[in-house]
Amino acid sequence: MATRSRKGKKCTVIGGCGFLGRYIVERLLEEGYTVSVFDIAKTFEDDRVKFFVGDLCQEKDLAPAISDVQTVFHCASPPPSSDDRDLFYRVNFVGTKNIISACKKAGVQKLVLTSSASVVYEGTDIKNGTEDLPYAKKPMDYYTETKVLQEKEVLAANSPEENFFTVAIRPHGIFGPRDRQLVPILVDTARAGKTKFMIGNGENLVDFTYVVNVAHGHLLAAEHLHKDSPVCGKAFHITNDEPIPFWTFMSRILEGLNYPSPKMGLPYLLIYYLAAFLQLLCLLLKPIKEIKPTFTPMRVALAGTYHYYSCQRAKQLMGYKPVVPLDEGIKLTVKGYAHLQNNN
Ligand SMILES: NC(=O)c1ccc[n+]([C@@H]2O[C@H](COP(=O)([O-])OP(=O)(O)OC[C@H]3O[C@@H](n4cnc5c(N)ncnc54)[C@H](O)[C@@H]3O)[C@@H](O)[C@H]2O)c1
Ligand SMILES: CC(C)=CCC[C@@H](C)[C@H]1CC[C@H]2C3=C(CC[C@]12C)[C@@]1(C)CC[C@H](O)[C@@](C)(C(=O)O)[C@@H]1CC3
Repeated sequence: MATRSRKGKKCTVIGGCGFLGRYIVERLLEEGYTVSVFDIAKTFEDDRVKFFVGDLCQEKDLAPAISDVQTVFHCASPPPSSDDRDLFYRVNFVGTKNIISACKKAGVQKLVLTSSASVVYEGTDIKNGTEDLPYAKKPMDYYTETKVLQEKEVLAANSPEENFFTVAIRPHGIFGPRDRQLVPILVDTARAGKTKFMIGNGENLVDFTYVVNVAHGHLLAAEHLHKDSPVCGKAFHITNDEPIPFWTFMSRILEGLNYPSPKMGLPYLLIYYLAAFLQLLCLLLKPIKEIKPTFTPMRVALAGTYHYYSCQRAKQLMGYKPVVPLDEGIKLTVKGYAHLQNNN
């Protein structure tokens, strides 16, 4: 018992210097955990945190960072905007297998994976989708393909007989101050004059999840992960439980930062097939010139289809409910990006 209680509040956040990872670290510290961070890049200082800089693709790098801890949170990933297929495979699939192996060798009891709701998304409408939906047979991009592989690996590794319990958290559309993917890219798109039109009719409801709610969901999962718990070996959607039209959300952020928001809609399928053609063209031109299109088929699909998910399972089995309402999250986010305000 002494060993378990000593290890009980000790944890490591792999990817803890990232956008979501740092919020998980901050939440763990608030809850009195002893926190280590393992990341390939150290991006902040905190005397309360023990930092380990390394590459999760190297199992030997991991060992010191997870020795003598009870819980590991794995929220590392290459940025979804990367087009490096090999990197996605190495980090998200092979790297995750390294983490599982290293955790078992170190006697770690709990592994909480940050997966993604996109593991069931194939570019067509999903309305209040549950975790029982099948994995995407044709994921929209390679990032998502490796997130499917990763989640399957982690959930299959759940092994009560080895006292090793795993769970996958599937957030969707995480946003908040310090985000690196959503607001910065949206602002760049607006500054390039590419937000004059919306894609589709603007009615498609989607989930955007304020980052503190996602961190909260991760800690709840860890606290409910133990022998005979119904949480073990399962995936859980964690959202704000307030689906909103995609372009209403985008307009709230744009107008909050003093950028014009789109008023007119362009036909979704026209833009989707144009984006698919452009992606093919960029692939053909890659040996000559690297071009990264703003409107990839994945982004166009996300902008023009319904994709929101039920978090009923998290409510029932973990007592989850969002701690920050969507409207408040949007206001906090706009405030956190004052430096990207349009001053023209
Ligand atoms: N941002 C979203 O909207 C969103 C939505 C659903 C799921 N997710 C998932 O949440 C997790 C965190 O996403 P984020 O938005 O915070 O990303 P992020 O890029 O801000 O953070 C990822 C972190 O992983 C680290 N990392 C990458 N490769 C590594 C390696 N080889 N070794 C060690 N560390 C490495 C990075 O340095 C970074 O600190 C990811 O698994 C992502 O797939 C994100
Ligand atoms: C149409 C344009 C250009 C809008 C600008 C805002 C753009 C950048 C922005 C709008 C929607 C948003 C988005 C992601 C990246 C940024 C992007 C695309 C990703 C893909 C990150 C990875 C997560 O795993 C995943 C899949 C999830 O949460 O399931 C999300 C889904 C929602």
